[in-house]
Amino acid sequence: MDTGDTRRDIIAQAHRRCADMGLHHDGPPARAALPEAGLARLMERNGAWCRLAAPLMEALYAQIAESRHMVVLTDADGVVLHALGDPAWLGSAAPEAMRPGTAWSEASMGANAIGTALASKAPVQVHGEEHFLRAHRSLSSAAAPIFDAEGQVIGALDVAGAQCAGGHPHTMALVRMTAQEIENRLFAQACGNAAMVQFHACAELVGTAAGGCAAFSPGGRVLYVNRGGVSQCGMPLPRLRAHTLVSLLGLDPAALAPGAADGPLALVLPDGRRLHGRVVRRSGAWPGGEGGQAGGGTGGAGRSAPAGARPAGGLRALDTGDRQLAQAIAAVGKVLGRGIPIMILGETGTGKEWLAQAIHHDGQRAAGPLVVVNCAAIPESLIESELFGYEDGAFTGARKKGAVGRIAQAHGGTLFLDEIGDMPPGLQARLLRVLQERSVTPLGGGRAVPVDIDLVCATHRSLRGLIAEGGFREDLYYRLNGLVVKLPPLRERGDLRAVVARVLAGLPGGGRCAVSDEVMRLFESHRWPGNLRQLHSVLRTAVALSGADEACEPEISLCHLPSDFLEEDAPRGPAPGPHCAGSLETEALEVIRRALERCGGNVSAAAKALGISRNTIYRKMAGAPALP
Ligand SMILES: Nc1ncnc2c1ncn2[C@@H]1O[C@H](COP(=O)(O)OP(=O)(O)OP(=O)(O)O)[C@@H](O)[C@H]1O
Repeated sequence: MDTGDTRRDIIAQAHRRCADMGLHHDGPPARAALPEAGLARLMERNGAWCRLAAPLMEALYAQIAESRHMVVLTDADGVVLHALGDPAWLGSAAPEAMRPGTAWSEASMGANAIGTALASKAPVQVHGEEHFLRAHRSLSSAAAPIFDAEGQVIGALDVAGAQCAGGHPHTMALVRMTAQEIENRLFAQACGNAAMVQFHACAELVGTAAGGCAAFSPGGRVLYVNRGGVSQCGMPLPRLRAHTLVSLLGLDPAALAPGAADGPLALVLPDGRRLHGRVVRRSGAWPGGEGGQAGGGTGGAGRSAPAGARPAGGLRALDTGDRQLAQAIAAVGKVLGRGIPIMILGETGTGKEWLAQAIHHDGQRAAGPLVVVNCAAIPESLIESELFGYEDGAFTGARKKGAVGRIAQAHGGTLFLDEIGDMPPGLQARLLRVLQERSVTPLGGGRAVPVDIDLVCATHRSLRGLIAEGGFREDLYYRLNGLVVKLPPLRERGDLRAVVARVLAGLPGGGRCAVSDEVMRLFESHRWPGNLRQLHSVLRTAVALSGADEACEPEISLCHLPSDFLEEDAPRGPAPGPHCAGSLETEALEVIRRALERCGGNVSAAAKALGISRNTIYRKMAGAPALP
């Protein structure tokens, strides 16, 4: 049975369930959202994992926003917890229906991607006419269930748009991958400090988001196995849990002990199949993920800054020779300790959070906490209680002892409000009151708690533009922008070489790497939409691909750069730059040509060596002059 047949089967079964429940195609959708108290209970029950999922939803949304699709997270009953995007994109079908508290179960809405993915426990895409209720037949959605570390469905992730929006062909894959990443983070959180073994039949896939991972007790008993692991091992979780490290993977528990060798492992399953693996001992460690941070229960949305992620030293350490940056750093240095709020502006990835950490490091309250709150990453329904805290019994379902808000947690230290432009207008007035009165009153009333904090805010949005549109309070704006500094985008910085050297020095094995002239020229002409974060990620991949573990000094050349980076500017042509020796497209073609030469013209081998698809090679070569 192909996947199309499977999908049609899942939808046919869903229609049968709806008919059995007595639903009619012309029936009205049950769109009544939960009342406020019910919503508060719902968020209390699901808040922890919802916060963990929120940054991943943001990342997914960033990839598809241009196609006018919403990203929606629901609980196990299909009740919307958090939604990103403009409900108007859903057209007439459901302008109100993605509000938190609205149920998308099959019982409420008939067969639809969310309800059907939850009922069938499988990812599914539902287009137009495939919806049970006629009212939804202008929609097109893809949803995947989300399983916790115990293998229980706890919710669904959905991407929804109007049928006419056309949907991206890879939407289902993106939803599945994001759901898997959420599961991996939940898994890392559940595993805590337990030693883990990552494994896969294919050595290259060990430690990737698609790979298997199992957590073991110190004695070698299986504690948890992620979904990738369940599928690699070919047996259900309850059976896996009856195993030990020896009986499942043929490995002695001594391999988990601190100090045991870290090299690649040859594993053997009970049925004799062989797997590649490696032991991971750090808590919450998940390659490409941030499980460790997520473990704090506040996800990427709000946390005390992790020591390991701090820039080395304070403000001076950030100055690598760019004039605009040096001016910003000097200005910040002058206002430190004077109680002046600092507003950092800059594109994504320009180092706003690193600057905030350096400000805290050099500030008078450095001995106190640095509390980071990403206003864009906290679901709107949680942001008020997250920031201000709540009293014992503030709302039905609230935790017995109440909770201290992030503002109060920053007392004696620095509060960094990232993406302040995304703070809901209703909360801006409360924040303004806190700043004026220097005290915070938790939800549910009670005593105002004095707060003594340094305040740093950041945004990549134009707050003046937001004020003009009525999305940001002008009085709050003037409270926050005591000193405004703008971080330059990487493409405008005059110290790229120094920055590359700095980033390399901070990467394992990177300090020994040189960068070829060719690569440096490409870097200098690149647009860098992801700025320092993108440079960091490109160099991390390049260091790994250049074989930095080997004895000789590796040089990063074009063939070590990730394919998506090489492709990024190619279709649009080169960004004009003083050192641009030829178009990026030409450089990318040159890399492909050399790889093809090395591989004797074998396209599959060249694609594998470059880490790009064969189609990309065919597409690029189709537009290129003939090979000599
Ligand atoms: N001064 C620096 N030198 C080297 N790398 C840096 C520097 N500043 C930031 N980075 C790298 O860029 C990444 C992103 O930095 P940071 O989170 O501070 O950016 P940001 O502007 O706050 O991003 P966003 O707007 O997306 O929140 C960091 O994790 C780090 O890898």
